[in-house]
Amino acid sequence: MAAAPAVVVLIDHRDPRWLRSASALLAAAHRLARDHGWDVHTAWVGHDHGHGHDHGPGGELGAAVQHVVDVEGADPHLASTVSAALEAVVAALDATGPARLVLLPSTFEGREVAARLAAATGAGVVVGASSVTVEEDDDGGSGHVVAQKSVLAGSWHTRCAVTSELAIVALDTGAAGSADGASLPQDTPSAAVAPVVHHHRAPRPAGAAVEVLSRSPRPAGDRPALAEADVVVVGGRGTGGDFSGVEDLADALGGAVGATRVATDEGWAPRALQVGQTGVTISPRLYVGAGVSGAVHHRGGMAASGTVVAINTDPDAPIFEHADIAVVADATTLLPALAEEVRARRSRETG
Ligand SMILES: Cc1cc2nc3c(=O)[nH]c(=O)nc-3n(C[C@H](O)[C@H](O)[C@H](O)COP(=O)(O)OP(=O)(O)OC[C@H]3O[C@@H](n4cnc5c(N)ncnc54)[C@H](O)[C@@H]3O)c2cc1C
Repeated sequence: MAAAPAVVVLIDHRDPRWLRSASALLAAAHRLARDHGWDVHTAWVGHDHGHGHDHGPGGELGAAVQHVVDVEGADPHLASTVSAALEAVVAALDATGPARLVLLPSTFEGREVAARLAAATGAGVVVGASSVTVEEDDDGGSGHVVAQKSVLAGSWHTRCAVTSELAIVALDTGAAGSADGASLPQDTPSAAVAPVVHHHRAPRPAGAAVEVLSRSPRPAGDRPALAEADVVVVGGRGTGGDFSGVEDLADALGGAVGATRVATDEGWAPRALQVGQTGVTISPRLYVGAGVSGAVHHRGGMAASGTVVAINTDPDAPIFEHADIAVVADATTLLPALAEEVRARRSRETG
């Protein structure tokens, strides 16, 4: 009997820990599996350190098959390595049930992997997608993958139908709202541990030419990662370059700090904290924008936020049109006062 079509989920990891993005990808894959009878396959690039041949590094992820790909001698986190590894998985699946969809996170690296894989396989590719579905064909065929994504700084929502047999979709896992950390999506089927298929692949010349000498993780500090935080306090030009109030309120709320492009261009905040079309996409439960005008390029990265609080001296600031709570005030004085109030309430609550 022919195997079911496969959706291959890249399990992004810092061995041996898989990253939170995998949770949102798995949720999307399991939905497709449930609705269309596809099989979920996981792909883990790198050594199978200590996981054992029977269990595999993604044993708990509810997959039908786990693929572990060792690209000999190449760093498992380079885009050239990951794309070569996924190519090996897709090629192996061609001989059984075809791979119909490869899902990866729409990070900077994920987009590069998606583009390389598409070039190598001739597949259609969509990056920055907010969701993915399969639509049935009128002629009773096996359907085609449709990805939704917003374009032009969030002003248009589009449906991108992939017409090739294989689709590669880089999903915006921040927008997908995986708020539970690196935990499994709720609808993960409790399958028996999936069989592990090991692949060995020679690196591409470009990958083999790169030797990673060392890695220096960015100091994490106590704040949550911007893309994954439940609360984000964003500072804009209206802070006048003093981010201490933004940081103070973020810390009081246990949230992350974000910035507009003006603020990062000015060097008031690191580029990695830029929220928007050319920065990070966020979907916190609470967004606080301080001295932020709400330009369309900024909104493109925070439109999926839950409650939006805007603090601006200008009562006609565009961000107020998108805010649940609009506060006409000077952010430089209001932010420290808010932080103090939050701390006072917390300490009263905890007694
Ligand atoms: C191709 C392209 C991509 C872009 N990508 C991004 C992106 O990814 N992210 C992004 O953010 N921008 C991006 N931009 C820039 C974007 O268009 C805006 O210029 C930018 O978001 C504005 O930043 P801002 O709100 O900090 O500054 P401004 O628009 O200058 O707004 C400052 C606001 O602060 C208010 N204010 C002043 N003083 C105070 C005070 N004391 N207290 C409270 N409020 C005060 C003002 O009333 C004003 O509303 C992009 C632009 C282009 C062309």
